[in-house]
Amino acid sequence: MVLDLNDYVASYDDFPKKGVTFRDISPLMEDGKAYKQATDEIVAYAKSKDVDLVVGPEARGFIVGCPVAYELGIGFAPARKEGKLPGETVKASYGLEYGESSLYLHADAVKPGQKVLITDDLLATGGTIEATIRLVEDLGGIVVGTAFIVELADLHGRDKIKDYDILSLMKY
Ligand SMILES: O=P(O)(O)OC[C@H]1O[C@H](OP(=O)(O)OP(=O)(O)O)[C@H](O)[C@@H]1O
Ligand SMILES: Nc1ncnc2[nH]cnc12
Repeated sequence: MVLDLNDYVASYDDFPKKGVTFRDISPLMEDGKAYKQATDEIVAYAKSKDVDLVVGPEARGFIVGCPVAYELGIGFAPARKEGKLPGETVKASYGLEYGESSLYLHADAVKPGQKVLITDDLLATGGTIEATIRLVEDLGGIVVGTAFIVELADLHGRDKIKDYDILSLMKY
């Protein structure tokens, strides 16, 4: 049976500090069938792009990307926030719907010429994905696709990455 994944996305109008309608995929992750269905769709997309490596931004990009990498038998490189990665890093700063942040990749995480899929739970303004793309490209990787569970279409994040292929499983 194919599930309607929209039933597994929660929405909060009063989430502290953020000041936005906050969409959360916790119900999807907490349901094995929904999590598998979403993961399988992204795995099929990754296979069509002949991906060598998955990269996901902290924190929810890990939840989406790790099972995809595991299923494909390829690596996953975490793009982490300030002060988390112990080795030599490259850095990219960006703006969010609710503030500013920076992401880092280990300098040897992506090999030149590797075909990379970037995963995240949600595309909003596109700041996070655009910064992650910059990190991968700084290291010589080729971003062959980007995959999200949810896209907030009104925030036009896809306009920031219009040169890249995008899979989003649900749009709001
Ligand atoms: O398209 P954007 O406007 O950049 O927003 C999308 C990003 O915002 C959220 O992460 P957040 O930075 O809140 O971090 P978290 O996953 O650690 O909660 C979400 O998980 C995406 O990564
Ligand atoms: N509205 C939103 N809901 C969940 N995560 C987000 N990241 C940026 N904007 C968001």
